[in-house]
Amino acid sequence: MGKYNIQALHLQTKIRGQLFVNILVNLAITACYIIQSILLAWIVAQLFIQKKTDISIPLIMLIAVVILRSFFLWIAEIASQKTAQATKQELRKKLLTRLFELGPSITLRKETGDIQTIIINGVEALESYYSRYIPAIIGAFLGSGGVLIILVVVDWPSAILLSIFVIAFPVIDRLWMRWQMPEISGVFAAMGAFGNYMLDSLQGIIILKAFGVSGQRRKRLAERTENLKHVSMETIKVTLMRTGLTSLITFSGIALVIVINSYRVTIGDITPLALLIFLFLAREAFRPLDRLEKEFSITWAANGAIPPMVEFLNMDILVNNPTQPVTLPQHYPIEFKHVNFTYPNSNEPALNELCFTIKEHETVALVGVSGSGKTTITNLLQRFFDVDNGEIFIGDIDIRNMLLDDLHSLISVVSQDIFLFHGTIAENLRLAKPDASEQELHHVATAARIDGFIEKLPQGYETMVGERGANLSGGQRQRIAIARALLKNSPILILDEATSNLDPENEKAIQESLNTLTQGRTTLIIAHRLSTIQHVNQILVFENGKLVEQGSPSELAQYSAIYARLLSLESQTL
Ligand SMILES: Nc1ncnc2c1ncn2[C@@H]1O[C@H](COP(=O)(O)OP(=O)(O)OP(=O)(O)O)[C@@H](O)[C@H]1O
Repeated sequence: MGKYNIQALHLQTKIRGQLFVNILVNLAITACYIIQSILLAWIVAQLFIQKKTDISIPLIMLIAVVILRSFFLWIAEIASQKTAQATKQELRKKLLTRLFELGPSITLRKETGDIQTIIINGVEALESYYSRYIPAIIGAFLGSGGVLIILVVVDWPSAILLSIFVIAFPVIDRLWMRWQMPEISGVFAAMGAFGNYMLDSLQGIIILKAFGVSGQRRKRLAERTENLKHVSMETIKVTLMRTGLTSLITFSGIALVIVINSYRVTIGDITPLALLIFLFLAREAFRPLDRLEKEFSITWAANGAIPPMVEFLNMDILVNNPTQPVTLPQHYPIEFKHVNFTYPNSNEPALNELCFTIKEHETVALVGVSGSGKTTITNLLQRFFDVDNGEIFIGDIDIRNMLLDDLHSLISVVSQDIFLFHGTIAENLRLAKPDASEQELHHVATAARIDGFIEKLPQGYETMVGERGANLSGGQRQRIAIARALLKNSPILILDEATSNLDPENEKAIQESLNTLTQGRTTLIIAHRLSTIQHVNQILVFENGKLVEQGSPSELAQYSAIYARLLSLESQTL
């Protein structure tokens, strides 16, 4: 597995117990097969060689072993499930902990699809690796080895002959697979390419339809399907040939040993019982290898999953909790002092020597053309990234000296792209305050002018909002987000104003609810329309990451040429 070994995941110690039981049960099953074969040989010898008709004892033993084997098979299934669960749980815990440590900046460093693949497909691949492949490989060593040892005791020359074939089985299998590997690994690449394109098309279906390019997209999807079909067929071909090859080794080995031993019985070199034991037991030497061969494909998926997973777990955390956190301030003015910042994946500074102060309870609008740095200011205030130089204060405390959870408890965000989770309206509201009573929910929903709408829904607050809030309008989603922010009741508020024009009724309701929300809070509004921010205390105008103008709306309207240009740009686009 090259640079990224599976050991790097440090999973073994956590699931050792489950794995041990799993391997033990698998060995018990192999032992049952061995005993069963010896008993069969004994019964046949009694009946046909010693001409005895009373075979009740070995027969009862045989039935008991068969029942025991079924029991172990059932236990093995449970043990395998438990190992799978333990692996899944441990890995998900590791990955999700890391995901939250890495914070929102992770989406800038890795594509969402890649993160999803690591967390879902990667975990599944490793789950099978531990629950099926590891027991199979250990079972192959101990099971096949055990059978050969028993056969050595019965007749060592034939046991050695058979072991040549037993060893040849995995060796030839691996050589064949190594030779054919490029073909096989193509399936995963093709599957990934198809899956990602499909997901992308599904998410962008409205845009595709609107631009009339869904036909083009369908054509490309068909090409990817064709490629997937082609490499899948190649894989089936390779796999079938592989099974044929290993079966040839198995049956050649067994046939050779039986033919030679039959001859040796006729010349009195070995007993007929020994021949019978070989007849029934030789097959058992290959059974654990058959299982290993079937499970081998698991290693392809695991090989593919491990490097990105280890890389993800080893990614640097850009923003850390302070070693000596301070208690939170009592007042919440905000100050940016000589802040410089460039995004990790960019060479152009997003903010340049930025200095400004927002008084407690003041509402300040950040304005400027697209790309001027407004969102970056709010990203830095929430410490999604740390400043390159300079300081950001809330009250008299540098935000780097606050625990991240504490800092986030101070800030509510109502963004234009509102994310509602798949769940009920009540669940979405309670994200802000998990123990909020129903009365509190009604209270904030009323203040956000959304209570009437929720009450009219078939299940009221228990109505599902659909994936990402799909069955609500933009305005309704925004008012739910405002209610959520009211419930959080934090002293600082970031409002990312909706860019699109809402209908007058929604616009009025939202404006009223926003007025309620901003009262008594230090508020930053990322303003996209100057017409909606005429009531704010201060407007900060940005250009290329620099603060270029600052003042009340009336001051700026009187003196600022830049503000006047923005106003005229807006009136042209209206
Ligand atoms: N994730 C990112 N990686 C690299 N550069 C970025 C990233 N996000 C923003 N930038 C750059 O930082 C600068 C400021 O962007 P920012 O998003 O803060 O502007 P904005 O004023 O909020 O724009 P808009 O009004 O379009 O949202 C821009 O030059 C932008 O290209």
